[in-house]
Amino acid sequence: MKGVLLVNLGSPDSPTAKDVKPYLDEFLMDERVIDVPNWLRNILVRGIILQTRPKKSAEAYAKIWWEEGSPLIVLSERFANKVKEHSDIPIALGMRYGSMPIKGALKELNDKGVDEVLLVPLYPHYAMSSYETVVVKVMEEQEKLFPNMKLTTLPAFYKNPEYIRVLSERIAESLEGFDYDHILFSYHGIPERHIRKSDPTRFHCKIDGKCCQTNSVAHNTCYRHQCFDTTESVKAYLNLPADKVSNSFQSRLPNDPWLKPYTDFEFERFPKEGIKNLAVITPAFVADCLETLEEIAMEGQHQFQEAGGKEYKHIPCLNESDAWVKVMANWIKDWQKTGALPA
Ligand SMILES: C=CC1=C(C)c2cc3[nH]c(cc4nc(cc5[nH]c(cc1n2)c(C)c5CCC(=O)O)C(CCC(=O)O)=C4C)c(C)c3C=C
Ligand SMILES: [Fe+2]
Ligand SMILES: [Fe+2]
Repeated sequence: MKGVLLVNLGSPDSPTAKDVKPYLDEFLMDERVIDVPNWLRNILVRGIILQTRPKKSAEAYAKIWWEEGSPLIVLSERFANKVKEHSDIPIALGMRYGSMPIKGALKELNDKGVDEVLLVPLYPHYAMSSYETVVVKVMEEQEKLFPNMKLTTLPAFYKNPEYIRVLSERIAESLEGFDYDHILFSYHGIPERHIRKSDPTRFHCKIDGKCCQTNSVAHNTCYRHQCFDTTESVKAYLNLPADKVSNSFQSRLPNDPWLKPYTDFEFERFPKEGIKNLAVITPAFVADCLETLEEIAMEGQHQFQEAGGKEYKHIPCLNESDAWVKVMANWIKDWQKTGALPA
């Protein structure tokens, strides 16, 4: 029987340093997230980052935490439940890190008689620290626990026409009545090194003005290209003026060069360039989370207005919206009936 495994990133159990610490430990000790030799990762993560970050992160989580729990988890569960209502095959939800592990979700499917799984990493774009680590972890667990299960993975859907349609309509509906000067597409950042590491040609991705706009097989795994492509597709769908749209990258860790421009620097710059009314969309995330609700909706507004900006609007992620649920349910139905995956 066929079944579906939805996987998102995961959250700590509570917004306390005690619970944030083991979550960050699992997350940052992932070799696809902090991609340095094991001994160095140990020093960086356990010796340095985990000494101070859990307390700071817990304070940020506390600002956005809901009564039902972490917004990322709650929104992912609501999404999964709604997708289930539109499907007649088993659907399970797991998280890459934290206490809703992938092995539990695989077991749930196996117990229902599923032996053919469609894995859906809940990320529109390919990055080794998001999409790839989910695929590798699911493959490891499946081979170990259920070696006879067949696994198929949904490709990154950053330019899928149905995804672009619902994302664009979400933006259009949120912008109704908002007299914006500019729309910022803020994507989660990654270290520049990760772009080069994920380039199968080893020479295409130079992170310059042109590589991401020049056709290449490297784009199948180039996060930067895929982010830019999503923006261009939305721009075309909504016929947005080119000079009123730009990209940026948020949520970096210190020391390494990460993809630029940095979102927080843009918040400081925009008012000086005459941009007073700003809308921000965060398409790297399908569900609102710490990085959208705290960093963008709260801190971002504060930074922009401190720098002289006036009106500020954070556009919510697709979350459990009916339109997005229907798109996912249709992808699942197509795979269930014909084995076809969305283009
Ligand atoms: C959208 C995909 C994501 C990519 C790519 C990604 C890369 C990446 N992230 C970190 C470090 C942190 N990210 C944190 C939170 C976080 N990251 C994503 C998604 C991607 N990360 C989400 C959805 C969330 C929110 C989780 C939630 O519970 O709401 C955090 C934790 C919070 C904090 O302390 O800031 C860290 C740390 C790195 C290093 C990285 C690429 C190398
Ligand atoms: Fe992250
Ligand atoms: Fe590129």
